[in-house]
Amino acid sequence: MIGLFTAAEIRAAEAPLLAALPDGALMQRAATGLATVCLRLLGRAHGARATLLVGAGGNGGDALFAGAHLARRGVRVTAVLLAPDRAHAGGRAALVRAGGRMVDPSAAGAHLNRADLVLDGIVGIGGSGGLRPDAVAVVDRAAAGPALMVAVDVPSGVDADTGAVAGAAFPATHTVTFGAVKPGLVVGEGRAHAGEVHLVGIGLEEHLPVPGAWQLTDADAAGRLPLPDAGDDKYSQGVVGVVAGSSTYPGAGVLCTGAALRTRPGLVRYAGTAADGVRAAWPEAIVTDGRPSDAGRVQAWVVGPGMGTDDDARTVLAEVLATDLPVLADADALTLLAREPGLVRDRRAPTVLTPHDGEFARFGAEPGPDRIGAARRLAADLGAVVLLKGDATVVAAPGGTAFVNATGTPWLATAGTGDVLSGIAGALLATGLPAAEAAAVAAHLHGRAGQLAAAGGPFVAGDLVRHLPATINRVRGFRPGGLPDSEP
Ligand SMILES: NC(=O)C1=CN([C@@H]2O[C@H](COP(=O)(O)OP(=O)(O)OC[C@H]3O[C@@H](n4cnc5c(N)ncnc54)[C@H](O)[C@@H]3O)[C@@H](O)[C@H]2O)[C@@H](O)CC1
Ligand SMILES: [K+]
Repeated sequence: MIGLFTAAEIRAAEAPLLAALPDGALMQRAATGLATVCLRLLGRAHGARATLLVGAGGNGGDALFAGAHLARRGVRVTAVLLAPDRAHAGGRAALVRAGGRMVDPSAAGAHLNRADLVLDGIVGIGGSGGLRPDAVAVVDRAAAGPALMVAVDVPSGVDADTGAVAGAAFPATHTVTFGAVKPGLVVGEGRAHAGEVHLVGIGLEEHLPVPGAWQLTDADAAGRLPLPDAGDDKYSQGVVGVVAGSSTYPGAGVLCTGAALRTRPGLVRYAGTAADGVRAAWPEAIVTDGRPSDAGRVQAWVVGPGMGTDDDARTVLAEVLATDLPVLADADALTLLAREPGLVRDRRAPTVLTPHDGEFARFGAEPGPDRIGAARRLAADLGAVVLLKGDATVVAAPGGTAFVNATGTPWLATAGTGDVLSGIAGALLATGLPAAEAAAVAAHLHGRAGQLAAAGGPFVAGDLVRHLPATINRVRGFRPGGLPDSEP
């Protein structure tokens, strides 16, 4: 798992190193790593041009020392000093010694027009608020040019802890970040501003605390998807109950049941008025048009997608929530729960809620720019895991642990994909995974399935279901074709 660390946690981890190491040593580590990534991105040194945007603090220092490295390798480096009196003195001297130049913001235009790479050293983890007007003008000019846009540590104007952008921020194609990944690079508006994130180690690892937020890798997801073994039968793999869809709109029931079957094809039981549609689409499922209690024993429930919000739906929801089983509530169930949150608060078994922004707001407040914070607050309030859907989906547990999803594609913004996510998560809940992990792994698989499906062009939610087995194999690193070496 990749830990996500706040600016305060980074500063606390840096403190013992700053005390123990010679002056400036930590910044040299950062600047050397930064220059190495820049050279790799440029693909050449001689003849290339780099323009540094330099602010008043340590972030500008990093840019200046990295610029000196680049200049020594033959790159033509110009630094634009946004706060000339306060720009890092040692960094300025190093750049001049290496043959770099320094100019005022008023003279930046010509350099930015010709630059192959622009380095944003305006502010890092010491920044607050969006870019100041003088910086906005220079950044807009840089963005209009042909250069690679590389942010130092954090794109200036992005809140490192939350990803919030108040006003304008540097639109990076790449961010070279030091010591640890910050939440603001992978969530909210910050995610789009950060581009591709490169982590440069500066020796902080042993000083960092246990993080409050994580990103899963494929290996992390694979580790939570146990293969069936010889002792398994259809019951032991986890039995999922699905209450979704209606006689008028059977689609949600079909998609949700299909996604659960394709994620963990032990046994899926369906109960609801879309029974005919589900039976026709998935003969493998055990289907009743009765109530959840008529469906037979399950280990987890998915309830809500397309089931309506009338009195019958409310009764069915209350019946599912009254069980002592893990429950995933989505869509119409969320609308009902926003009216009656006590139905969740009173539960002792795990509950996972999967709102998009509109559904989230029905519980009392818009998510706002701090999406991890918002998900944590609602999770703590309801005593439930909250999966807040978005460009980077956030999962928060009532105790505060959070996951930010790293997979996905904008093509996932199409009807029915939420029903698929619910089915995947329900199947994982039924295997006994802790609820927050089940939700986080589901988001990971859902995003990967979207990426796989999008490789063939636009897709619909049913294509996602079809891609799930191949997605799971990919995530596991499974290579089809040929027998393992140990086979006779
Ligand atoms: N402390 C160290 O030795 C190290 C620092 N590092 C670098 O230093 C950075 C932190 O340095 P600092 O603590 O000096 O802070 P920053 O360089 O992030 O910025 C602080 C300065 O920017 C001003 N400022 C705040 N918000 C602004 C905004 N929106 N627009 C314009 N100016 C703004 C502040 O008044 C302050 O003068 C890290 O992000 C990293 O890049 C790394 O080199 C690792 C080692
Ligand atoms: K920066």
